[in-house]
Amino acid sequence: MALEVLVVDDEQDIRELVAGVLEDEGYTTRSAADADSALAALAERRPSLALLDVFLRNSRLDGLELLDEIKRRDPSLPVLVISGHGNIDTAVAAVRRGAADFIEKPFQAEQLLLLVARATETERLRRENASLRAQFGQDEELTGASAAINTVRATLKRVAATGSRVLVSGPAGVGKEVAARLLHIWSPRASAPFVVVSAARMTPERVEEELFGVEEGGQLARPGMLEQAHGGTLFLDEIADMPLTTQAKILRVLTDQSFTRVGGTRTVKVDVRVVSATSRALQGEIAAGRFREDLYYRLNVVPVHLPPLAERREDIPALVEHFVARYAAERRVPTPAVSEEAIAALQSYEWPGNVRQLRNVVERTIILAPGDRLRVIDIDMLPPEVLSDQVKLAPGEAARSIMGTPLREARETFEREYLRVQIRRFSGNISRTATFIGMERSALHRKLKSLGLADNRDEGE
Ligand SMILES: Nc1ncnc2c1ncn2[C@@H]1O[C@H](COP(=O)(O)OP(=O)(O)OP(=O)(O)O)[C@@H](O)[C@H]1O
Repeated sequence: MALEVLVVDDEQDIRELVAGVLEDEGYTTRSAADADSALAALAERRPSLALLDVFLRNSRLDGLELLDEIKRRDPSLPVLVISGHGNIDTAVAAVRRGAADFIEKPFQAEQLLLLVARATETERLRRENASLRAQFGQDEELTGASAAINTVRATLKRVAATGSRVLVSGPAGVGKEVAARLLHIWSPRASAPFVVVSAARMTPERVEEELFGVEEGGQLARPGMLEQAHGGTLFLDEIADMPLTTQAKILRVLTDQSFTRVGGTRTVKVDVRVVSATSRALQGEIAAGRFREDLYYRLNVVPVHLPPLAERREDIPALVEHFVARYAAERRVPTPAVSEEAIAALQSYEWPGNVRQLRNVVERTIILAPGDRLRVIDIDMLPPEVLSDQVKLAPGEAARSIMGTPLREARETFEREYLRVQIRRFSGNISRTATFIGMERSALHRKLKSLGLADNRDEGE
């Protein structure tokens, strides 16, 4: 998909010249002669770059004002500014106000192409990354820069080459498998297979057949995952769910790299690195007699802990950006920006399902977003489950006191409080509040009036 440049200039000659130069180089272009048509073009579809002349005749806004407006609507859209000769002050002001760079008239085609390539570099890389990731269908990176994630990444890098066994702990959906995969990729075993076996939701017999394979009549009927992982890494997920008998067999694999298949007598030798994961505290399982202590020490040579997402909220913006880019690429739409309000809401949610839940929320939001609104993901596009916590975060005094009042009064108090919070969330905009809470705008007006909330509220302020 070509990168698109929106060219905004009041002079037709310049528009055509610039568009010609860019199109020869493989960009697609659209042009606008004034600020309002530029804003309309941006609303229609997000380009990869806007190129603005600072001096716009017959336009409601001049170039710098238009720059401010674009940055207000879409802070991450790169903007390049064209300034008149000797107008260096304006150009510098533009950069200070968020332009990526400026170019002075008259300019050479090469100069323009260089600046455009530089300003669209991030977008180009993001697309490449996203499409690569979509192609391989999995994330092979541990997104995030919190202290916890940095420590995990550093530990994985350090032990990848050594072949030491690693036990990854942390609740469901926190990225344990991602960590194990990285360890494999960074290890000398990277070109051999990475094989996953999860003991969760499998009967004890099934687990053993999966792991060790099956022999019938002295013949190999089905190879197990251990054999398939030969030379590579075996990831044992939810190790605490392994039955005790299986644990004894795994211990043997760890001590002398051999096992027998289900229904078989022959000893099979393998060379695998075992990485295991658990969402439960194994010490407790050992104390309860459900987990072998000797196996625990064999598996837990290097412990790696991934804390719940709610304990490293600073990773949320990067994760959101990562998933937005990925799902936008999958849906073949330009990567939308995410409003600060939406990021703040995502950061204040508890995420009981951790990164997996966040991934699903982003995916759902992008799938459900009407195409023309995909330019920016805003707070009202997030699923209610994420937003309901916000309300909990700010319960008014009134909401706490309803228990001692008759139902009718309690309901009114609740409605008043609920609507107050919702309206504040949408900065007083009644239409957006109504859409979000699933009411007709006029009905919401009547409701607010009956609750005495309508008096000094200004429509859409
Ligand atoms: N730091 C991260 N960066 C990028 N993607 C991540 C990160 N952490 C988790 N994910 C993604 O979240 C999803 C869940 O991660 P993963 O399967 O590794 O979790 P898990 O801890 O192994 O969960 P479970 O124990 O439920 O299997 C995956 O799609 C994974 O790609």
